[in-house]
Amino acid sequence: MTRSILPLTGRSLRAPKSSCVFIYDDSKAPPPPFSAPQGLASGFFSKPRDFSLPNSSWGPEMMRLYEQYNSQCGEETEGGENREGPWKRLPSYNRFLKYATGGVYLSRMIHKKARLFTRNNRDQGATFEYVLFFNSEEDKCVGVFQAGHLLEGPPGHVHGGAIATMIDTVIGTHATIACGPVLTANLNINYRRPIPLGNTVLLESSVDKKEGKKVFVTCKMTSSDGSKLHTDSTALFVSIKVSQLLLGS
Ligand SMILES: CCCCCCCC(=O)SCCNC(=O)CCNC(=O)[C@H](O)C(C)(C)COP(=O)(O)OP(=O)(O)OC[C@H]1O[C@@H](n2cnc3c(N)ncnc32)[C@H](O)[C@@H]1OP(=O)(O)O
Repeated sequence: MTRSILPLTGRSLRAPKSSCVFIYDDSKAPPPPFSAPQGLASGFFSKPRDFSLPNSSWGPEMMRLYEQYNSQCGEETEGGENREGPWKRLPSYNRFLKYATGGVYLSRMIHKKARLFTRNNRDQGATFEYVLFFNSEEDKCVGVFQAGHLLEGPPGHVHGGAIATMIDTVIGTHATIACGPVLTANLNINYRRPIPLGNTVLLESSVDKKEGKKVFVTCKMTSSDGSKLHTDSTALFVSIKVSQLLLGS
């Protein structure tokens, strides 16, 4: 079962070969403060952009890995049947609060200009380009990241903080799927080999154990062909109540 940082229900956004971690159900959202005539609503409320889909900045290695996992994802056939596949692509939005049930109103009240750190740059390819896939049978999460030129740390190479962000994104998503809303309590990273800017890397995470509120996750980051190890890391996530987070307690 997929779970989210907010209490979400219902059908997922339609996208090819995908399933949602953060599910948006407009049919269960509170009514808008005004009534739009039938048929006009879709014109007023544009569909959110799913950043996990390919764009023109994705290089050949990014596309190759995307195709590799996406071709193993379940999908709805043209006949309307669901074809099973071991992997699911996880859609990604620049403010998931907005796309949760009722979240559109909360998103206006809580820092309405806030945007997800990894999805806040309109210049495609400049920062984080990525897509995550989840395999529920094997309980594995993978992230395919292409590191843009604005992530520079050492000349020509990716900043260590940006690398930590990539890891936190993959393992944070994995921990959320495993346990519901969580926060990173501890993240240990061994940086083994620098990542040249523009390169595509592959991150693979696994949940090691769950102990009460705690979930322990490990993650390995390699070059796109798996031949070079860039980082290995371990992390602890702790379950939280979303209400505490939203109320700031
Ligand atoms: C879709 C994109 C996904 C991206 C995911 C991104 C995730 C993030 O970046 S989250 C942001 C960064 N993290 C934070 O800001 C967290 C800040 N810290 C906190 O809010 C709290 O300290 C928090 C929630 C981690 C733990 O607080 P609390 O819920 O009170 O837990 P608490 O009861 O003290 O501890 C629970 C258990 O965890 C252990 N624990 C807590 N923190 C740590 C730690 N840093 N190291 C080791 N153990 C710890 C405790 O010892 C305790 O263990 P036990 O149950 O065995 O006694």
